[in-house]
Amino acid sequence: MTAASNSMIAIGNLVKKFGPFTAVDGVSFSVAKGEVLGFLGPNGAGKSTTMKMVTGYLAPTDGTISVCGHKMDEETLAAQRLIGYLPEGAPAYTDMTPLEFLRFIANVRGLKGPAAKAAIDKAVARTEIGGVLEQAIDTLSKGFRRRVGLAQAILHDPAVLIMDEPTDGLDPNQKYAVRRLIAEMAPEKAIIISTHILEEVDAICTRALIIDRGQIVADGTPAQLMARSRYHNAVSLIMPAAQSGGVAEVLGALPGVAAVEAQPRGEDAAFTVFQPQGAEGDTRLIDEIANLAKEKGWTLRTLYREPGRLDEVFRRLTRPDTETDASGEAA
Ligand SMILES: Nc1ncnc2c1ncn2[C@@H]1O[C@H](COP(=O)(O)OP(=O)(O)OP(=O)(O)O)[C@@H](O)[C@H]1O
Repeated sequence: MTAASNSMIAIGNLVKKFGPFTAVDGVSFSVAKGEVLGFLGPNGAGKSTTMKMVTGYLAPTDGTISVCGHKMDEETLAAQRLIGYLPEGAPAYTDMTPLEFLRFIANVRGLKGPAAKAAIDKAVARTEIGGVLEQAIDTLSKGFRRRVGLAQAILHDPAVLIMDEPTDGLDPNQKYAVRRLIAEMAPEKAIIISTHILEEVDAICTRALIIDRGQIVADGTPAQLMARSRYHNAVSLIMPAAQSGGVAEVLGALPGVAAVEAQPRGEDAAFTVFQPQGAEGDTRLIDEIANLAKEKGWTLRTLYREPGRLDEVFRRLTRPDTETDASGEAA
């Protein structure tokens, strides 16, 4: 592992076994201040188990966890004090109101009097739950329950924030608000989130790990991961289907074109033009296609160079969890 010198979270060769089953299998990474690390992976890949170990809620079978220099196994409380954790699902204590719950958490976190009130006010404002403070948590909508959990996680303004699917169950407006909140907090913190939403990686993560069956199969910035896609630097165009006869052949005959894929799209036809593997990402191909379209009189609805498709990289590097269950047998 090459831990950055300013890393706030340093994880070395983490392993978790449940009986004979290895859920996390030698995971190493570090997170520096200002980084938002996204954990991606299919269901059952080991994301939640890793997060629970990093927060000190689950003891690893092997490996090291250090938070701002505090070793989790030796200085558990000092490490945990620096962490805010949003677990999967809804907060416990659902018969409490959000205000009672946040007062309880403030107390657990050692915040008293005006300091507790100021921390609660700030977390309530940031998560926009002011309108439901007096209503029992179990009567709240899923989105509000998730935001109460988030308020709990950020209450003590922790240096490290670990959130398991923070936007799960939120509507698009709430998702946007939570992503904005994470981006606002990011410069001062080290943040880990897990997500199934691939667009979230591009929207808020500075780096992403793809985890499959307990192992890291990719680690990079969103742009680096997208550059591993076979669509990276391909040129896509959409035109009326009525004009599209013979177009695939004409595109395929252009110099430096490795392949052309065509997909019908209702009244339109979409083409993706691939360059050979390792071709330089310059603008030559897209310029040539634009000129060709002019020459042939094609009506182009869109013409763009593909940055790469994260969903395709994800599918190529991971296997569906239906292939095996926790016993390792085919499902
Ligand atoms: N307490 C446990 N006992 C036995 N097996 C467990 C336990 N907790 C998790 N597992 C298994 O470990 C594997 C990893 O689970 P984990 O919850 O970490 O996956 P995940 O990547 O978070 O999945 P999801 O995206 O569905 O939340 C799964 O096969 C799960 O069944």
